[in-house]
Amino acid sequence: NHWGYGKENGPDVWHKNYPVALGSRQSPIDIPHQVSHDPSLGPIVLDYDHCTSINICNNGHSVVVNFDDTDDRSVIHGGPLENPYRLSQFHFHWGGKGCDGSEHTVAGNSYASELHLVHWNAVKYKLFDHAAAAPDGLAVVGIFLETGDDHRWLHTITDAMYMVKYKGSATDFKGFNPKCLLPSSLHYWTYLGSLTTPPLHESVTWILLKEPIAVSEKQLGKFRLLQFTGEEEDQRLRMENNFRPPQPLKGRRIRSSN
Ligand SMILES: NS(=O)(=O)c1ccco1
Ligand SMILES: [Zn+2]
Repeated sequence: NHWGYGKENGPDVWHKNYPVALGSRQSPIDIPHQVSHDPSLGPIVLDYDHCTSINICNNGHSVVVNFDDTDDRSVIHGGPLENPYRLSQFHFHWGGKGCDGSEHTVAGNSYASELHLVHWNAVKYKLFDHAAAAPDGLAVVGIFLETGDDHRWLHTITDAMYMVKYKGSATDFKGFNPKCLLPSSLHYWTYLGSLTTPPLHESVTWILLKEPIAVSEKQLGKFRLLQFTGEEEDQRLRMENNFRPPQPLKGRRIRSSN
C-alpha cells in the first residue's frame, strides 16, 4: 500500500519501505530557541522575475504548482548556497480544521501551514531526479503560514483548487510568480536535511524564513476541499494533516542569518 498520512501508511511506518527515514539528516526538525548566528551567512537572493509557472496539480499528497526549469530563468542563490538552484515547484503542507499543520516547528510551536519552494542544483546535476538523490542537490525555502487576515494573492491558488480536487488532476496555471507569497523579511535559519516525503532523500539544504505570512482560516479551508483520493475511488479522503512531524536533530548545526 502506497505511502500516505494515514494510520496504516503514515510517517511512523515510512521507514519500512524507506529505511533512510531513520537516517542522520532527516527533515523536518524543531528549531530551538537559541540558534547560532553566523555572520558569514549572506542574504538569500530569489531571482524569480522571469519565472514561468505551468500548471497546478493534485499529486495525492499535496497541491503543487510546477515551473519551467529547462533553463536558469528562476533561481535562488546566495546564503548558504555555493551554486544557483533552479525553481522547480512549490507546494504546501497543512493541518485539519483549527489544527496546525506545519512540518518544521519553532521552539516546539507549529504553524497552521508550511509552503515549500523546491529548487535543484542544475550546475552540478543534469536532471532533477539526479539532484534529488545528491547531498547538495536540492534547496527548499520554507515559509510558515499563520492564520489571520486574508492573504491578498493566495486566492489565485485557492480559487484554482476546485479544478484539482482529486488525486491525479491538473490544470493550466500560468503567470503566477511566487514572490507574492514571500514575507517582508528574508531572515532565515538554515540546516542540512532531507525531503519530508518519501523517498526522504538526504539531499536538501533547508532555508526557513523566520517571518510567517498571514492567510485566513477561510483560505486554508479551501485547501481541505482537496482529496487524497482519485475521482474513481470509493473512499473520499479529505486532504489534510499532510505533514511529517519533527525528526531527531542528531547533532546537526542550525545556523541563523542576521
Ligand atoms: N516536502 S519537500 O519539500 O521536502 C519535498 C519535495 C519533493 C518531495 O518532498
Ligand atoms: Zn514539502
